[in-house]
Amino acid sequence: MAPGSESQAAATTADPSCPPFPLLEEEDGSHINEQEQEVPRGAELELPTVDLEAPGEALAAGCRGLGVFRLANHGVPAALSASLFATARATLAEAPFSDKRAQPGYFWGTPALSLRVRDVNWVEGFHIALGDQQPAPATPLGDLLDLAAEYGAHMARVARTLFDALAAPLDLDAGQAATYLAERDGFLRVYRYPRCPEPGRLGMEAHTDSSVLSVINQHAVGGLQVHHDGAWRDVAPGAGETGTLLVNLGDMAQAISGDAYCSVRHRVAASQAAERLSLCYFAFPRDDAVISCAGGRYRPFTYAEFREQVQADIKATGSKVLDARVTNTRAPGTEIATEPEPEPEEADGDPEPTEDAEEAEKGDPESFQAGRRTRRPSSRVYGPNWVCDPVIYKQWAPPPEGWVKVNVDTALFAESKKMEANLLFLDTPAGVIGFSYNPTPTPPRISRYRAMGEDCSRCTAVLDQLDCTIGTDICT
Ligand SMILES: O=C(O)CCC(=O)C(=O)O
Ligand SMILES: [Fe+2]
Repeated sequence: MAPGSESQAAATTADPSCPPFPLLEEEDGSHINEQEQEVPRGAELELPTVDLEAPGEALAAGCRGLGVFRLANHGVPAALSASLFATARATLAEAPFSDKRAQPGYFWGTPALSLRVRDVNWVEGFHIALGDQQPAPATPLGDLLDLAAEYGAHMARVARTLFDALAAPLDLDAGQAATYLAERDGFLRVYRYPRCPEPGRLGMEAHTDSSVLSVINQHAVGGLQVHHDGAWRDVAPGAGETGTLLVNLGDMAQAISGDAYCSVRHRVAASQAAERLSLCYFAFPRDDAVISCAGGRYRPFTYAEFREQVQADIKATGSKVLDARVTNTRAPGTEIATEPEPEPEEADGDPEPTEDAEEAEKGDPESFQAGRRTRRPSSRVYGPNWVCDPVIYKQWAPPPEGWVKVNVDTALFAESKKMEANLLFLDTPAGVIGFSYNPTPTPPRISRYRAMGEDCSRCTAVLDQLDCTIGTDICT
């Protein structure tokens, strides 16, 4: 794809409610579909159903094997879900994009759009922080916020009941466990996945949630897929407003449980035929919660630290890349080499990321500044989804003035038996100037590069000097 061709290919649609999603069009007019890559698709996945009033064995099965289950007997009034979906439709599907974009909490696409990358989530929505609800204005958005507050109270109840049940067998320290779920400070995302003219596009790219647990209410239209046994499997919606909810375990549940529980990798397929609405609630630990577990392969870390790392990754790459980095997983007693780490230099006037991690991941692309990353990528990367031998590593040092450093990193995916290779181009003072990117594991090849800002010529120059047979293209 020629640099800048995304903007020429921006989606043109007669529907004024639809955000200007770019199409993935090649120069010759054909459409590419890199997001699908070579991960096989399996049949619809059968999920265990957990009864919230008697979780029992089904909960253990859902948490340990899959990281996702259906939830019955949840006590969320059907009429409340129905009103919330109806109001979501009115505020998202029946309002022009130009009005929506001015509303607080509105987002669309992926923040990485400002980096002009190809893959853009085909989704829009409202992000509602449940912990700091202000009096709602007398507008359609105000109605949405009022309903979200009522729905959020149910979600907090559901999350607390589930957490207590799933924490019981873990033998957690009582003081620590009390910090592991701040259910009232969770947030709700009201999503609309508009109909998408391009086959195979993703409404939301593959990821794991950073939460302890997430509760998804899919409207009648499906689209959620989970990665299981090396394949993407469809998850059928519950029976609309009256049916079951879906619960995903997130990274924090996996870390808290010392990997006994599974943070499920999932994504949302966009549909050509029907638009989709979903209500997603996310519950996190308290910021000061220290996540640690006896004999676990993670060093103790606070949730705030984890969130900061996710934010830094998103700032650097446009998406959560915990699972595409070397994890800093250390066995107890393993020493880190003591070479002093230079203080990161910050470029003038370029603020630290302040967005909430999940907010940043899916926030308004236009609220993110294109340009070079100015923070050194932190060596404190945690990845509950990574199986990684304990490593002794040297802390990273920036290249000398005038040099570009290329970090090479490969990852092996135990489940799918695939490999991913990534390059990261860095200059002094430790700014990321470009990186390779594979949204899903592929056989060893680097399929494309992103350059930060307009400076992709520097990555090209470096690649020209490397005998880089696996690189194929560079795009801004
Ligand atoms: O819309 C959905 O069903 C899932 C959304 C999701 O996975 C997320 O927001 O993390
Ligand atoms: Fe998710």
